[in-house]
Parts: sequence; C-alpha cells; structure tokens
Amino acid sequence: MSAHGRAIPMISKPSGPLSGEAHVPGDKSISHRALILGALSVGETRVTGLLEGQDVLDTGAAMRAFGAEVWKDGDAWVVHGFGVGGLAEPEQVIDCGNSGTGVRLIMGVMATSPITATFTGDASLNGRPMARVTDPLALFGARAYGRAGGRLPMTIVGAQMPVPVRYATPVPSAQVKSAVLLAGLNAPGETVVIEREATRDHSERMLTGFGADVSVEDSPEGRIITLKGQPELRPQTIAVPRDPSSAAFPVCAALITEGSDVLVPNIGLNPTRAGLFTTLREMGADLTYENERQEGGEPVADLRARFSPDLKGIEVPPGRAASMIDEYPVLSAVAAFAEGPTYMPGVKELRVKESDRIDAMAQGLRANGIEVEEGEDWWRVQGRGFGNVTGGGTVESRLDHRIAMSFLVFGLAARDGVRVDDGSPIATSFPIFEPLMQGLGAAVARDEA
Ligand SMILES: O=C(O)C1=C[C@@H](OP(=O)(O)O)[C@@H](O)[C@H](O)C1
Ligand SMILES: C=C(OP(=O)(O)O)C(=O)O
Repeated sequence: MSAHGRAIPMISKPSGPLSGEAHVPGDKSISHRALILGALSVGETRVTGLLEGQDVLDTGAAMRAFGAEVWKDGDAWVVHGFGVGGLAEPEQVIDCGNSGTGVRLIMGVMATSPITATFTGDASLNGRPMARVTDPLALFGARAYGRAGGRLPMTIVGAQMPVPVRYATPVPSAQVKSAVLLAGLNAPGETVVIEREATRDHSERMLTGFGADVSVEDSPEGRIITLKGQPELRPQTIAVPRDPSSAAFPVCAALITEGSDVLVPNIGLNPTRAGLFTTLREMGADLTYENERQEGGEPVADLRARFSPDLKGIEVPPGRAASMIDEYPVLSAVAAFAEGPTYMPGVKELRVKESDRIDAMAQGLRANGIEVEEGEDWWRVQGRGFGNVTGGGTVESRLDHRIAMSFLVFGLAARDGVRVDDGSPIATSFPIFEPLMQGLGAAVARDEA
C-alpha cells in the first residue's frame, strides 16, 4: 500500500561514477519546529529553506487548523501566529499523515489549552506508540482517548488549569522532550525535562531564539532542561539548514559507487545529528568536511564523499545511537559492502519508527543475499566486501521513506540492482530524491514495467 494511495515501484542498479553537487532540502526537524513556534508567536515569522515534504506540509496545515495563517511568499514561508495560549479549537480532525514528529509535537502544543482536538495519520503513524507523549501530557492535566495500546486516532482534551511538570524521559526521544517543553509553554511556572542521553536539541535552540527562557544543565542524572512558562514568543526570521539525514543518501551512494566524487553543500552538523558521518569515517570512508563554519548558531560544512572500496565493519557505540537514529537503515546498506560485520547495539527505538526498521532492513538485505542477525535492541550486518553483493531482490518499503531510499542506494552497488515495491513515501521527507540522484548520474528510476 502507498502513503498517498498509488504505489510507485522503483528500481536502482549500478551506474557510472556519481559526480557533481547534491543540494538536499531543508532539515525536517527544524522545519516542523519553525512552523510550530511561528504559530506560537504573535506576528509574522519568515522561514527560508523550509522542507516542502509532506510531513512538514501536514504540520503547516495543522497550524492553520489551530488558527495560524501559513502561506508561501516567493522563496519564503510566512506564518502569522496566534501566540502562546491563543489556539483556536480545530473544527476538523487533524491528519498528520506519516509524521511522528508532527503529531507528537502538536499534541504537546495543544495539551495545555482548554480545547479538544482529534488526531489521525496514515496506517504507519496509526500503528506507532503515543503513550510516550500522552503519559507526560497527563501530568499537565490533559486527557487522551485513543485506540488500544495508545494508538491514533486519538482525541486530546487539553488541561483547563495546566500545572508545570518535572519529567524524566523514559526513552531517548527528542519528540517526547519537545512535546513536554511545548506543553510547558502554556503552564505557569517552570517545566523541567531530564534526559539521560542527549537527543537532538533543535527545540531548545529555537525556543531560545524565539525569546523563551530555556536553560540546560548537564548533571549526573543527564541533561536537565528548564523552561519558564507563559513567555511572549517573538516572531523570527529563520534560515533552515540542509538536512544531514537527507545528505546521508547521496553521501552513502558516493561511498559505494566506483569512481564517485560528490559534494553535498551546506549541511547542518549539529553534534546531536552527525553520528552517521563519524561512524562512516571510522569505517574508513573517504568523507571530508570542507568550508566548516557557523550559520544561525549551528555548525555547518560542505560534505565531500568519494568512492571508498576499503570500508571495514565496526561496532557502533550505543551512546551514539540518538545522534544517528534515522541513519541506521542507510548505514546497514553501506555495511553490506564493507569487510566484516557491523554491529549496531542499543537501537530498540528503531522498532517504533515509520516501520520496524530493524525488521524491514534485515528482511530486505536477506532478500539480496546479505546475512543479518538481530535481537530486540541490536542487529549485525555481515558485510560481503565491495564487489561481492549480488542484490537482485525486491524489498518492501512499508510506508517508510528511509527504507525505500536506503535500498535504492544499496542497489547502486549490488550486481543485479534492487527493486523497491513502493517509493511514494520518499515524498514525506525528500521529495526531490529521484531527480537529485539522477542528476549525480545514479540509475534510480520508476519501474514502469
Ligand atoms: O524530534 C524530531 O524532530 C525527531 C526525533 C526522532 O524521533 P524520536 O524522538 O522518536 O527519537 C527522529 O527519529 C525523527 O525523525 C525526528
Ligand atoms: C522517524 C522519522 O520521522 P517521524 O518520527 O517524524 O515520523 C524519520 O524521518 O526517519
């Protein structure tokens, strides 16, 4: 089944060397937050470089449903916000499509306002756990009524008299952390989130940029984030950096395609996001950072990736998992071409993404001649070394953009290529993936047969 009705079968196969520049779209995490915080400020926020993927467009539509005006003006997106505490009650069900980030952050936003909203999504999102956000939102005084197991569709009745909350996140999740912080905006007093492992910190950075009082302290308990409630957020001008999670695909494609040399300019290298690139370099990838600089408070560089025939399998430190959580699928595709096993422990969260990503990748890799072992929170890919991967299998993308793109990258270096049953989910995060890869010389195409 497809994310938007019609399945789009795709194929990829070995091509000549990849070369040129890959201008990937804006960061998905930062794009969601820019629209949400724009809506929570009074006045006009202008955003350039916004990712125009379906996940982010759905968040924009949700902000409209709560009373914001959101429109495109030339290259920029403009949000005319309603301010903290100024949400209107939506008249329709909010459809967040495929986006865990969208629905979880927006539930946080509305949970401390005296309104009711009902949320739904596609078959993937409606299977994902929501108790991880509705549990802490209940501490503010919100109530949630969903399907068994805390699944969407779900109605949230916002708190009439919200109280601030102190919450230690039980799972390493920036979505949970952000939902609590966003709920804390409309509660009087200080809301505190404690996370044992650092997860992406875009909410903390952007809240500060919009004028909220946010402090972060490292302690033996972990990172303690304190937010002062009921601030007046000031509209901002935001330039969204390009997405490292999207950059991962052309980078990995270049590493495994003979003779390649690809430049991926202007990539955000916030340390809470850059774990894949560190890992690839440890495996022996010819991947360099050029023109390193700071932009809008975030480290940015141009990535240069060249064909790397001598990759070695490694053990990925579990403490790095949060900083590359969305990149394990494409890492496992690259690991198939390395010498020896790549062991990836501490990654239970992969089982509750758009698909069970350990299972989706393991089954797809096995269908292409790669041995994979797995446990609940770990997996190991047995690399066959460059030139020894046959491929030729068909894989299921399971409504998961990253599974589809990871296998299309894999097929570029597998002797008989690969077929993906449905590439339509790619539009959620990387709508220009197909022309961008073709522009580099990659044989990625729709399978019209
Ligand atoms: O906060 C965010 O923008 C995101 C957090 C991560 O999810 P979790 O918080 O579930 O780890 C990540 O997988 C997702 O793509 C984006
Ligand atoms: C996990 C992802 O997104 P989300 O949780 O927002 O659906 C992702 O983009 O890989």
